[in-house]
Amino acid sequence: MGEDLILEQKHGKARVRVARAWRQSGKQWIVEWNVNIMLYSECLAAYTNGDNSDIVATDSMKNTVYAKAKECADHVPVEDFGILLGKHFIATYSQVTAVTIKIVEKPWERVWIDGIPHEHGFKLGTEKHTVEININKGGDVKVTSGVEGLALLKTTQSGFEGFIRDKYTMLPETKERILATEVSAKWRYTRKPSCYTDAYNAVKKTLVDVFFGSPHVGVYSPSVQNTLYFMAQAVMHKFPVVESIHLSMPNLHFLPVNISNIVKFDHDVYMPTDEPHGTIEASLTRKDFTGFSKM
Ligand SMILES: O=c1[nH]c(=O)c2[nH]c(=O)[nH]c2[nH]1
Repeated sequence: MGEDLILEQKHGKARVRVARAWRQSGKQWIVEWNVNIMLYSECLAAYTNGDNSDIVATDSMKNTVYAKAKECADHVPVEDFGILLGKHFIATYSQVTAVTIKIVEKPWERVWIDGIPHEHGFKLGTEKHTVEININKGGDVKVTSGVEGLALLKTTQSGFEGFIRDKYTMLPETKERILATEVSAKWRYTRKPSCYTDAYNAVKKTLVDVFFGSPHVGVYSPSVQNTLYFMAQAVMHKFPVVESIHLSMPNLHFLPVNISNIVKFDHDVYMPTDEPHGTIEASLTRKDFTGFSKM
């Protein structure tokens, strides 16, 4: 380039919203996706010389999302759609060396009326299913699924004791508190599970089950850190198809309310607050972690 500078670049289209419905007699489905595409491609001349001849227009990327959604004849898991889309860009454009596709699925859930699943009725749920697909020129695919906004709370079986005490420490030790969080999790697959949607639901169920423990007894949490670790460990033990998991669990505080002569706290009245909140994150990865696989 005639200059002692290294240029690194990527371009893509963000927030492409698409909904895809599938209709069969007796049952209909819908998904709504927010798609982010990022292409790593050999198009340096566009930056240095204003030569666009190697550019895939981001408008074409957007249209590709709709075209590929149309091509999906059957109800398709969001992971498979991301792989399909990513592989298209790698296969179609020689300039493209790697692709990252990120998709957030809106939680439309089938409604049940009087115990019967509705054929064409859906309501919006809470937590969102996310995916990130990375594909390189050799066709290696990395699939990372996740859940965002999984809000969990338990009214007991949580405490926090034994932490460092110094001149800045005011927090009392406790064996009894409310534990509330909004789990964000991402886990990477070593290979394709038999069904991505089933795997997503099973991992999510494991996270929830370990957070709460059994319905009558529960399980004691000595810290968010310990609970997070057991949640991640359970996923790694139960799902050999998962090669790493990352969990982020803010500690959303329920502060005891004590107002002299008016309210004496007896594990009953709290001030809920998420500002500020604790941020606790960790990941678990298998030692023989490889990164990419053919999917
Ligand atoms: O579970 C917790 N982990 C912490 O690190 C922490 N810090 C804090 O003030 N409260 C808590 N609770």
